[in-house]
Amino acid sequence: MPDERPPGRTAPPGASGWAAPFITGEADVELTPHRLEKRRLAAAVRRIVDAAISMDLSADEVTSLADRLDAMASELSDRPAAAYEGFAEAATSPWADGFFDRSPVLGEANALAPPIRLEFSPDRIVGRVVFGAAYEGPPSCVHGGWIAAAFDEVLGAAQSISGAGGMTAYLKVDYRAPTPLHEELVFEGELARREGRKIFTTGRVRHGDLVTAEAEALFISIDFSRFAEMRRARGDEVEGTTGDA
Ligand SMILES: CCCCCCCCCC(=O)SCCNC(=O)CCNC(=O)[C@H](O)C(C)(C)COP(=O)(O)OP(=O)(O)OC[C@H]1O[C@@H](n2cnc3c(N)ncnc32)[C@H](O)[C@@H]1OP(=O)(O)O
Repeated sequence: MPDERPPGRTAPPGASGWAAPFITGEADVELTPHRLEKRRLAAAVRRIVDAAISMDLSADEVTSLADRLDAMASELSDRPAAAYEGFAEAATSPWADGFFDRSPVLGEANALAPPIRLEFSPDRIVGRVVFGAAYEGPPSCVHGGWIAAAFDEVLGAAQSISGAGGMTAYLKVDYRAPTPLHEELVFEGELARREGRKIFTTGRVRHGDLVTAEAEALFISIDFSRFAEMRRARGDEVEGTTGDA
């Protein structure tokens, strides 16, 4: 782990030292045509998932679509794995920004992700999202597990305001009211306090003026060399200042 902050990045109020990752935004990674096409591919898969569970399709149409998609899936699964690029979640970005395209929550290039779009500021993280039909729990409402996943990501980014990122130890969610599908939701996360390695965060999700769920999470700061080890074990070349693969 390099011990100097990359040039041009500044600490938020209260951050000290630089074993101390905090996240101020997405990395300034060039959106090459290849990366943009990966995002477009993921968007198309999202639409297929949505349509597959929510459209009125005849039995013949279902069979025809299943045949075509099954053939495509077989073709894809025969391909070798791509080099790993970026971070799967904000909490693990060891520098002030990251490239989160493959995150299951944020990832523009991950069809599983809704995706949530984060806005970073020195004292708060805001995440905006519209959950589609694939994320349904109660009728017309977002599945509670996805609400928890969203909080883990938003609070995972918020904990970095402490200047010492770590791993989720616990996440508690209070579901106050049903959270609707197909509507813009606004997640908010803040640092509550830091006690040594313990980083306490709080957050909520709003639909308009209504708070539909609140959350608290504890993160335990860790030596980021542990992440580097995990990434090496995954096959990444871990070097340079950003930690990006
Ligand atoms: C690129 C690589 C990406 C890899 C993935 C990174 C994911 C990062 C974001 C996430 O973590 S999301 C995944 C869900 N979380 C996990 O998988 C974490 C699994 N748990 C652990 O790895 C360890 O339990 C943990 C790092 C959280 C803590 O282990 P440590 O051995 O570093 O700390 P320790 O157990 O000594 O606890 C330190 C302090 O925190 C307290 N603590 C730990 N867990 C707690 C808990 N659950 N509730 C309350 N307090 C807790 C503990 O009591 C103690 O308090 P004191 O210092 O006062 O004695």
